[in-house]
Amino acid sequence: MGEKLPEDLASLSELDEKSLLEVLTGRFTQNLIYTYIGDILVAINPFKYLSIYEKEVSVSLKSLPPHIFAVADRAYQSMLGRLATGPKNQCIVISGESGAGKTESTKLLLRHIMELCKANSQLEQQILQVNPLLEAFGNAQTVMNDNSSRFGKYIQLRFQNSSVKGAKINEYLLEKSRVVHQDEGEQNFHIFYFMLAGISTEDKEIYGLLDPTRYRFGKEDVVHAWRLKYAEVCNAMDMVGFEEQEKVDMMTILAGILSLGNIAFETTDSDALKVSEASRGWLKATAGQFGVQEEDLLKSLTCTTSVTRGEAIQRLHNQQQAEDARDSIAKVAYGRVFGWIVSKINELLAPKVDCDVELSEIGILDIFGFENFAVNRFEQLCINLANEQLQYFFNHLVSMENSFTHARFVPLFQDLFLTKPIGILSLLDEQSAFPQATDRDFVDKLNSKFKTAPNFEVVRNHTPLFTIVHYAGKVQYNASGFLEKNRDTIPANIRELFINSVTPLLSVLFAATISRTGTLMPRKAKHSLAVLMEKMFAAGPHFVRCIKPNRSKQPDQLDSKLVMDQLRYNGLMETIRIRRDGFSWRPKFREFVERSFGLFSFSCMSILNSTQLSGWKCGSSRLFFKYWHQEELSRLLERLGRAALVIQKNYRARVCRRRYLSLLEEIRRQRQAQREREEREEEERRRQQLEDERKRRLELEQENRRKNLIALTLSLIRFLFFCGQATPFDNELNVHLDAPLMLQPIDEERMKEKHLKKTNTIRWFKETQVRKLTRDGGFPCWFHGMITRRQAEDLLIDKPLGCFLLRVGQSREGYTLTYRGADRCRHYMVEMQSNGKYVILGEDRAHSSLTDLVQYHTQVGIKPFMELLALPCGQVRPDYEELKDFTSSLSSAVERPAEDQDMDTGSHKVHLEMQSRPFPRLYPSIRLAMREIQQIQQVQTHTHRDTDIS
Ligand SMILES: Nc1ncnc2c1ncn2[C@@H]1O[C@H](COP(=O)(O)OP(=O)(O)OP(=O)(O)O)[C@@H](O)[C@H]1O
Repeated sequence: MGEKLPEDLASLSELDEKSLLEVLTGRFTQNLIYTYIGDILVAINPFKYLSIYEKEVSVSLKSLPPHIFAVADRAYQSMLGRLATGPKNQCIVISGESGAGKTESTKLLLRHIMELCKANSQLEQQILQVNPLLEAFGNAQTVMNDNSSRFGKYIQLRFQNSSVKGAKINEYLLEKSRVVHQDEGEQNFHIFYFMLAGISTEDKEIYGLLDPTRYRFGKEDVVHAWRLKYAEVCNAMDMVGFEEQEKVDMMTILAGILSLGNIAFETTDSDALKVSEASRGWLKATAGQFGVQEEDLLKSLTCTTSVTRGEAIQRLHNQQQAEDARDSIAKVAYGRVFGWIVSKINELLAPKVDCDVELSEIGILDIFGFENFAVNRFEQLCINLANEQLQYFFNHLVSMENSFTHARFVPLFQDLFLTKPIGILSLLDEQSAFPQATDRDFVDKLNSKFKTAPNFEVVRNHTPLFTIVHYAGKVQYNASGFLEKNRDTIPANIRELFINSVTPLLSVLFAATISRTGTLMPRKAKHSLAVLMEKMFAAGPHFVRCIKPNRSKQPDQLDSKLVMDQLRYNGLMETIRIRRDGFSWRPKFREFVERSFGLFSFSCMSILNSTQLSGWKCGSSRLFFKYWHQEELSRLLERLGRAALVIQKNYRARVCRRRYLSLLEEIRRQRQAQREREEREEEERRRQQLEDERKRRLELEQENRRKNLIALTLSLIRFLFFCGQATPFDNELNVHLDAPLMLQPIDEERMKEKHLKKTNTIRWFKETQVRKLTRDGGFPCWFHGMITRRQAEDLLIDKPLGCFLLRVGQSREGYTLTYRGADRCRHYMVEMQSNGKYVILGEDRAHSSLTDLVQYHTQVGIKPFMELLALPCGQVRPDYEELKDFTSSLSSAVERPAEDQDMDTGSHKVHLEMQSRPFPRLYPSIRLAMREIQQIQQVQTHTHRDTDIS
């Protein structure tokens, strides 16, 4: 057992850099990666598995030790008004440098909040699936982090009372340049590798993709794990609700971006530029994949058209300009696809509640930390500006605690950056509006306007450089490319090219102005940051400061200097300074007296009396008289003045601390009350279960008594079968019979409503499901139509463990899986999503068909009991015997004994899928282009071989 170190650094008697580092290091070595500094959670990345996130552990977090789940818990309870304040929106700000653990913290927060509001709806699973999706498209391997987010995000979870109703994501500053250029040791966005590794041979052909090594934008050896990741991404898209055609269009655009990167240019004898012979096939393929005309694409690569006085003037590109145009199309297309994914997620996860219902919110902000590289460009300026804003927000909150320090935290940067018309960003906008202005002009303007500003330093150099003194330190920026990046405009001819695409996804994406969630221009960044700040100021804040312990991503290693730097960049040292000015020194009372007053204890007593800090008695007035000399009197008075100040501060500290402790106590009390409430609810649930069981047994007995009556009804069933259309629903006629047989008075209205629901469900099944479910002209043996829950249980009662059947819900458009568990039968709801996919409620896997779902769960257990579907329950009841005579559609399923039937489908299924699957819009052109590429490649290989031989 290690030494017991404080969980909250705010409780330390001395809070300075040294003690902070000592405690954090000590805790880290004991695998205690979380520590509080007051309300801030400091999280040191362990770079190894820790069991602290396991379900059992999270449930047992009774005394609120520092933990990311405790932050989630506090935000959730505060939102509901269960803690000291009334209900209020909450926001959790996560910051830290690349690789410090922000994304992991965000995931853990989301997971725990979803756990807390468990309403057992599919929405929670959908929200959790957003992360793998965003990571695939927005993350990449960098030298700092193998899974680095190349964008910032603000996730808003929307709640009605305690249950989640929807989610919204805002994304900031996607690093689009990564699509066309990656530095040494870095990669393109994950999705390119996942796609190339995981896609089937058939799909490769359909999208027009070749081996990864063939692409300039994504050269990399395939890693096995990427295959699984691709399946994960496809599943996440299915779970969130993307349509098949949308997925195909999106994958085709990605394939187009890869093909585009392989287009090379050659000069000709005339001024014109042409696409190299070897890459003509790639031009064709790109045009097919983007759904545009080859000539139009070529034109937008090789020349610019501008309109002057109503006349269109074409300017031919040189090689460099053509390559720039190619790269800019790739960046723009990728940025738009990413923006589209985010807005699609937002559309699918939008709360489906009446607009007059007021929703509460928890926002989670995961944004890049402060950056200071050898060369800092436009992107770093935007990121650091965002961090300045956040730091301002943070300081504002801390200084509100200490009202007397507030005035000192007026944001100097606000004047420097945001003032109109002479803030840095306004000047940038102004210069960007002049086509002839250069980056040098911009820096000259800055130098003349801000040379005397305290947060700006002029740099005398040929390169356009300038320095900003940020809260976290000085950063020198290289302004090369600032104006171009700030303009971030899409040339008119490229926009037109895509608007005319036959792929609706592209034409819609380019016809729209940049959406609020689209990749943001700096102007937008300012605007969206301002909106974000407004939201955050209005919400209850929580801070998580992530710290990277070492650069080599190793467990159990902590580099003190690195940690210290981050504490500074994270603004923690600033926080400590604010606290120190306010009430950082929190000595025990005795210690306080001994340290501050020592020999002047008598005088102190009078001060203490005046500040009404009772309960302390003067130690020795004798000592006071001993030192009572005239010359010492002035020194004494001076020291007394200082002492009085310390007392004042300490008094404030004690008041704040008391408030803090009482809040903590309140949290504990509320937690305890909540636990008790939960226990009572659990007790009630158990009682209800027992009652249900008792009722069920009673009903079973009644059922047995009625068995002879059922026989009489068989003739009626037969009659009805003749009248109706034969589907497995016909077996639900038993349900109609139940009502009179139960001999219970049932309200007529309810009966009508029930009947209506049932009729609708039957219509839904006949119109949308029959074709999907039949195979070889029949239904799978595990499918039992619309039987009741009780009938399903009766069928399974004497069956072995793992036996199962699927049935149609009585009152909703969906299925139920009934399973013979060890102790009793279990019923799992199977949801039908709007995109036609099937999901067992609470599972994180979507399936294209029920057959796939069954097949999958023969291998993977169903949560929470991890039960495997072992044996299909065949249709052997007499009513099915009847069906056999009258319905040809069911014959094959009924004739084969259940055990003989395999649960899957084989080649038949593949054939059916091929028939119904969506294709890229210009699939034939893509196919031709790929053939051409392969032919050219063969010719090149032969030529090489011939040259080698000769
Ligand atoms: N709590 C944790 N437990 C175990 N490992 C962790 C934890 N947090 C982070 N890691 C490890 O550190 C890696 C980097 O973390 P993460 O991707 O969350 O960093 P980040 O701050 O989001 O970086 P970036 O800004 O580059 O996106 C993760 O891939 C994981 O391996």
